[in-house]
Amino acid sequence: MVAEARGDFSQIPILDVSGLYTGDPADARAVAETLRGYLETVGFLYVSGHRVPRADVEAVRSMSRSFFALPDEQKLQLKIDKNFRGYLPFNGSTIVTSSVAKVSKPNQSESIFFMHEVAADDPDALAGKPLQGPNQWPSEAELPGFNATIERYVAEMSALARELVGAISVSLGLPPESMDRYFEKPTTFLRLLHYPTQPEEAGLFGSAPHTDYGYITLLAQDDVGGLEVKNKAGEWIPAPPIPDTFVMNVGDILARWSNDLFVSTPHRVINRSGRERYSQPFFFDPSMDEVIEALPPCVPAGAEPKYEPVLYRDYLMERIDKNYHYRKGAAAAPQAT
Ligand SMILES: O=C(O)CCC(=O)C(=O)O
Ligand SMILES: [Fe+2]
Repeated sequence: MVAEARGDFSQIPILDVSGLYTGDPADARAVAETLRGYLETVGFLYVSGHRVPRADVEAVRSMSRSFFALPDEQKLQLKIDKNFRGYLPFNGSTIVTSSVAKVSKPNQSESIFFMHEVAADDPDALAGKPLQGPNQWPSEAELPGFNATIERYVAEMSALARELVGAISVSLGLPPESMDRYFEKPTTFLRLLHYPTQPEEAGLFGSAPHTDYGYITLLAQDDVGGLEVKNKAGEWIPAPPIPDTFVMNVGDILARWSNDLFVSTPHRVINRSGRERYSQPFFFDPSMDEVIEALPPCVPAGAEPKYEPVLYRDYLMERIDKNYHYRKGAAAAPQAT
């Protein structure tokens, strides 16, 4: 793939990943090769042929609808905490680190974050390490089955993400397990999002133009649409829902890790459909304790890597602290937004 091809796309490609599951390395290599082209040129693709049951994707969407339909006071009992787990009300985030637009108005969404589970008595939690603590769950009485539905989905999405980590390694000419150690204790976020329909207003977005922070994102969306991806010409290309697929995209740490071989492409959400929109991105990122430095196959012979090595924890905390109102000022204490 030639460098000039970066960002040169007018639609989001679809990749059937069933070849990762046949047990034949030749099939996996074929998937990996096509994947590499998409990650270099578009940074976005639809993943079809995966093993996550449709019923489990829909069960999460249904729980999400039920959660957001709860009265505010109930949702606010789970208000996002210092560990970045819980409910982010409307007007809770403005993407100030966005490199793609001057963003001044808060996103027109409410959301709830579930991260990898860390028990309150886990050594990392006891040591006060950032983002290491338990999730905040609605009670069984409020939403029966919620916790189990989310946990099943996170397990299935993590399994898919691990297959894709292997495919990315193979795509770079590395053995399939070469990146596995970075994901032994992955940093994961399942974000359930609710976008009301929004008025036509300059600079107002469901999700303002941004790139994702992490490694890869795997998004399930309902049938409303509204996600758009920016190409090299500055056009916003729609990424409409396609049944039984996930929208996969490259995050900033994967772009950095690949020495900018892969592209972390700006995207945004505008919901002017007249309907409520629900989506559920799953972010699969390295362990907090891992140092990320350029993958050797991505650095041309004789050249220096473009970026310094960085501890994933430091990188992530800087991004999160800049973007979320509730973390402003006090490094860790939640505040009213
Ligand atoms: O809701 C969507 O379609 C996209 C959400 C998104 O880009 C994000 O949460 O990073
Ligand atoms: Fe995003």
